[in-house]
Amino acid sequence: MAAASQDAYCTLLMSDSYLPGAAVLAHSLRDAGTQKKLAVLYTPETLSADTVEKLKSLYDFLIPVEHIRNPKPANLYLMQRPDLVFAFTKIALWRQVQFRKIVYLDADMVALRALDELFDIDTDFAAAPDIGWPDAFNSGLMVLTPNMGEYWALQTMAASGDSFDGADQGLLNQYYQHKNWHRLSFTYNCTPNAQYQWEPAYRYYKPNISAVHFIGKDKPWSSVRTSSDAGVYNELVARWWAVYDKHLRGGEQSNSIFGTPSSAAPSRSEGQHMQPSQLYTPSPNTIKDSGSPPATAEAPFTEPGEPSENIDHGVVEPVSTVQQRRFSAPQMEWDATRSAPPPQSRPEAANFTTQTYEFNESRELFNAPRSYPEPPKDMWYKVPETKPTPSAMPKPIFPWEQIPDRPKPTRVFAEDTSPLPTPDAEPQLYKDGPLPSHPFPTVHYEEEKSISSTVAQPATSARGTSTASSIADAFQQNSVNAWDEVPGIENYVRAILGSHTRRGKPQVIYSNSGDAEETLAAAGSRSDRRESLIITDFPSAVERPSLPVTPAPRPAFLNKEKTEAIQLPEAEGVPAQPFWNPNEKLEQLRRTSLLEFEHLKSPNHPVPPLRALPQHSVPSPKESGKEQAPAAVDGTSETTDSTKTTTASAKPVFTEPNFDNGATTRKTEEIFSPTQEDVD
Ligand SMILES: O=c1ccn([C@@H]2O[C@H](COP(=O)(O)OP(=O)(O)O[C@H]3O[C@H](CO)[C@@H](O)[C@H](O)[C@H]3O)[C@@H](O)[C@H]2O)c(=O)[nH]1
Ligand SMILES: [Mn+2]
Repeated sequence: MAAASQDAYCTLLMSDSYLPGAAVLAHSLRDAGTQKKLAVLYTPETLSADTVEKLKSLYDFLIPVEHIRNPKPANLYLMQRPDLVFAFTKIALWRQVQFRKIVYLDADMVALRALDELFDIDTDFAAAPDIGWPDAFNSGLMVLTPNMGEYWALQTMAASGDSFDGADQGLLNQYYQHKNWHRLSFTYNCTPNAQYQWEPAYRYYKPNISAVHFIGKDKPWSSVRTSSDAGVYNELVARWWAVYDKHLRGGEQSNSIFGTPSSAAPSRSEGQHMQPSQLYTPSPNTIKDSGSPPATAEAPFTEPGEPSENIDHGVVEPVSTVQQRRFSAPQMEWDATRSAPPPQSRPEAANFTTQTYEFNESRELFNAPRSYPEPPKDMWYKVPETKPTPSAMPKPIFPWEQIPDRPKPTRVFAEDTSPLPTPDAEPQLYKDGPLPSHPFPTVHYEEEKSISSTVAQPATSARGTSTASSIADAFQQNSVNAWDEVPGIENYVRAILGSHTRRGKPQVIYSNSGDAEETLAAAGSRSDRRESLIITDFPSAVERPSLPVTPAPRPAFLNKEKTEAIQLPEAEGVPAQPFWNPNEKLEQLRRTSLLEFEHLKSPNHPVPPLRALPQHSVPSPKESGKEQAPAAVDGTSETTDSTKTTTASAKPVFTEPNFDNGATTRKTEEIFSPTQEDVD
């Protein structure tokens, strides 16, 4: 037995058919002058006694191992290698703890020089990239440190058939994927391919090649030997045959093992455990059409009594309680998102494991195992020692996150804000300040493109210190809601508010004649406004002077560039909207007799006593269209004159709602000062 500190090259032999390969490998290593021992793992159940005898002459250590069958062989069909159903056996390498380090080589490899320096690599696992998928390693050459903990982890994966290719290479790559395996140069495991080779690279790196690996179904000894050594593949195959020719062709040994040198398949010899024809890989067509698992239809091995993998020298070792197995999704044989399953495909459940447990009927006493597997060493989370760099921060989502020196985001509360109101702070303003004095939401006329005047109240707020105009400015910029002009929302609000919320005609008590022009202009401009349904709009001083409300700032009409306010001209011949009530207008006209106008013409004339009002017929509201001039009534010449006077002046009349005749007359006197021309 090897000493615990010993190193060894190892290979694996599970069938007689690979014996030529194992023999050439051993000879090539010795020819290269290696100082290391040679070991072979072999499966006694599947090898002939003859083969085992030959191995003894080739290797320093013969290590019998149980073969491990993949319980889910379906993925092997993805690479058309059902013959590799026992490839998991290779993981037995990790339990060879009698060795310090192992450099494993497949039996289909040939060494062109000794690889002894690989034993000095300071890592637990190293391998070279696979030519088919260079991110993965090829498991034909591996440098490993045997370790029982790792073995049990791998064994757990093997027992569940967890391998993307159904064989050891898929399993091992899954296991080492996140463990940073040490990547060796391709020159340690150079895999020529008959179909494709990058010839210039081969020429360039050729002097560095340490070992050649004949992957795939066709091996040098199982293929027809060609006389040509032209091309990369043939050149390297010739290297294998050179070793074979040197040590194994002719003579007693070669005749007994491999047959005649001219044989295309040297392993076809008499007296072997199995017929060579059974050992050859079936053709892809045969595999496809067989429709049954390889182990039963095409298996290269006869099925022995499936001894338990846990039996090691008669002692049952417990399975590790911590399963290091990593999840990997089952491999699809076709893309279900693109096509229906192929007609010849096997049922999905072919991959399921079936396990039957039986009571142990053994009468022997429990024998404690000699040793327990080492606990796994990588089961903790390592807290990063350094803070994540900015590049590790989450990607920005919002545009402002990319502003270089943007202020740090904070939370803002209403109490902390400046007196300038913001739309968000609106509820807070109501809380702090006095509520509007009217009970219902107010609907009033607002300019077509106006900003919603949610600031009607802030000026009355206890904390309000800004001027009304600055508030207006602030809101002109901020308080437009995207939904303010959505017709559907307007209709909805209109429906739920109903007509009771609509304010009546604005009432204006007007006493200061100096402001008359201004007030009238403001009223006139309202004809261009549309109805606003914004319930936070409050009446202005002009509209509701009786309320203790500070006049709300009204954003003026803006010019096209929206840079400055403009005063819209009054519409010609159209009375301001508040005076569209023809009944009221007519009533007023009735009360203002022609005589009184005559009296007004002479300022010195004393106010005559009131006369009985003349009876005029008053048109019903239906008859008097909205567009119609309010005083368009037929009848006497007096009325006609007064109508003329009123319309010509184009100035609306303000009245108090409950007036008496005298008061109205005086009020009218102040407002109407018809010119001589008008009266004429
Ligand atoms: O009937 C067999 C089959 C395999 N082996 C041994 O198992 C190894 C792997 O089989 P091989 O035919 O060499 O596989 P490759 O064609 O090299 O296929 C690739 O895929 C295999 C399955 O993942 C890996 O084991 C190989 O390392 C990898 O190169 C062989 O070298 C032998 O050592 C036998 O002894 N008898
Ligand atoms: Mn191989």
